[in-house]
Amino acid sequence: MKNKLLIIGASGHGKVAADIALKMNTWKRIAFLDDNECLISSMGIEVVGKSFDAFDLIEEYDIFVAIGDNRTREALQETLEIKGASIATLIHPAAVIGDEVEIETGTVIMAGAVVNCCTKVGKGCIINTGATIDHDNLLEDYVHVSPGAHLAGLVKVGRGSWLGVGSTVSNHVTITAHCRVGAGAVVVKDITDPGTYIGVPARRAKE
Ligand SMILES: CC(=O)SCCNC(=O)CCNC(=O)[C@H](O)C(C)(C)COP(=O)(O)OP(=O)(O)OC[C@H]1O[C@@H](n2cnc3c(N)ncnc32)[C@H](O)[C@@H]1OP(=O)(O)O
Repeated sequence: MKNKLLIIGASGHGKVAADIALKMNTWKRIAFLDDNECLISSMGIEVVGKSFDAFDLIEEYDIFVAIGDNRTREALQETLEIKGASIATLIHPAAVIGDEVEIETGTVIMAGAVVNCCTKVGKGCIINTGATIDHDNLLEDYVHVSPGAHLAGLVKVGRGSWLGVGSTVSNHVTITAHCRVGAGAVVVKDITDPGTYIGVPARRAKE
């Protein structure tokens, strides 16, 4: 762990990540990288370069990839890991984390989120504002649980899947990798094929 933090992505998601990092009071300096050349600072935090400059700053900074798109975040975090980067994990002080919860590197747990006991959250996940993940869940790497989504007990979510704002997943349900669950959808049965699922109960959307 280093005493400086580099956040890749200075837009909405990056700003929330920075806000959490500031509240954690762990790093002496926080800086952003962003590919928008016009951006020189965000939330009073300096943008010191573009995302690929991260590879030159690996020795100096812990790094957090604040990119909302699951595949893009995965590609960048995986490459940074191969190059030996120290990847930060961000947990808001007002998140509630149960006993025997495992949270892997590069994940952010936002304000008001609850991760209940015996749940495992993989690498590079986003547990967004006010989401709840109940007991004995398994979230594979690079999952995004959007604001106000609720996962009951014993839910499994496969790599890179995205659960939309306010969606709900019933207990004991498994959602396979690379799915999109729409805003407000209610998933009551296993989803075994990658794709987009919407509605109550959730059904595969026409593509
Ligand atoms: C802090 C943050 O902001 S985190 C980000 C949080 N954001 C979210 O959670 C957004 C979740 N995204 C959604 O729900 C999206 O609508 C998706 C992923 C389900 C689908 O997106 P797209 O593929 O772009 O679909 P598109 O918007 O073209 O809609 C296709 C059809 O599905 C319908 N539809 C889209 N989303 C939903 C939904 N959540 N529930 C019901 N119907 C929906 C549309 O009305 C449209 O119907 P129509 O063809 O009869 O007009």
